[in-house]
Amino acid sequence: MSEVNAPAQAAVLDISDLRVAYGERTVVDGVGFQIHRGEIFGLLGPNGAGKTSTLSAIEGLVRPKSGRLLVDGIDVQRAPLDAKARLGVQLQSSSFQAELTIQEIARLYGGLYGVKLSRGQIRSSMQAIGLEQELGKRFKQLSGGQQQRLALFIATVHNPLLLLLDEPTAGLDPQSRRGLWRRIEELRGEGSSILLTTHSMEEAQAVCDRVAIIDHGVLLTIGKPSELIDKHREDPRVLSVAHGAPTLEDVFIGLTGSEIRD
Ligand SMILES: Nc1ncnc2c1ncn2[C@@H]1O[C@H](COP(=O)(O)OP(=O)(O)OP(=O)(O)O)[C@@H](O)[C@H]1O
Repeated sequence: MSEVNAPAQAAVLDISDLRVAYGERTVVDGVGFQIHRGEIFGLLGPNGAGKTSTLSAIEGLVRPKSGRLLVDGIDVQRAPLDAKARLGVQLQSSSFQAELTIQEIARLYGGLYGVKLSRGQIRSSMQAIGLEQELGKRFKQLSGGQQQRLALFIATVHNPLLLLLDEPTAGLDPQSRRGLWRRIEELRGEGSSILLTTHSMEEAQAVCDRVAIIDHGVLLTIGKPSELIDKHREDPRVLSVAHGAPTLEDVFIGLTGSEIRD
């Protein structure tokens, strides 16, 4: 069977024993997990834990030292173009050309993804994300929340099977954050799977079906947020940081430690 004709039941993302190193330093050390169709999966970890490096390996931006990465059953290293065609990516700080207008950006990036958008389609898409009044505005004139919404639209213009979002709500106000959660849930409803990173335990609990906590490149635990609380509630490290009934944040701090990371 060719890699492109992967079995229908394949996980949307299947990572096993992933190792990423920069020079001599291993920053992702044997990570493995699967994401299923229509699932929102959160990758949690302190600064420097290896979250972005894991995403970069899936995106084909860094070459793993070892391990296997399958997107929809397609090996990212053996068939990178086929794998990438199934991905939508929003990097940690998405920036577009400052002088281009929303309309120009939508046309340009739609074209790069092979999606031709008419003026009417752009208008109705922008209406759906509350940017219809801003069509003629330049990227640099948009607020942070507006820029994030546009970046998410561009990342999903080709209806990707798997959407990778690196801290998509960092720096947003509560209204914009809720708006983005809603949009992410809509995308799940439309059949996409989503892998996101976040430092917000509230966000992880609100939108993620399952989460994994990683630290020093190692996956420490994985499951539904409520399952992780149940599983680790008696752990002395968790109890020692909990104020009352353990929360997901207590589990996170208990497993990853209280010291501040660089
Ligand atoms: N291009 C690079 N070259 C060398 N070291 C790197 C590179 N990118 C990341 N690192 C290092 O790899 C480690 C993991 O970084 P990574 O960005 O994957 O962590 P992260 O979990 O995404 O952190 P954050 O929450 O701060 O974004 C860090 O120590 C970082 O300094």
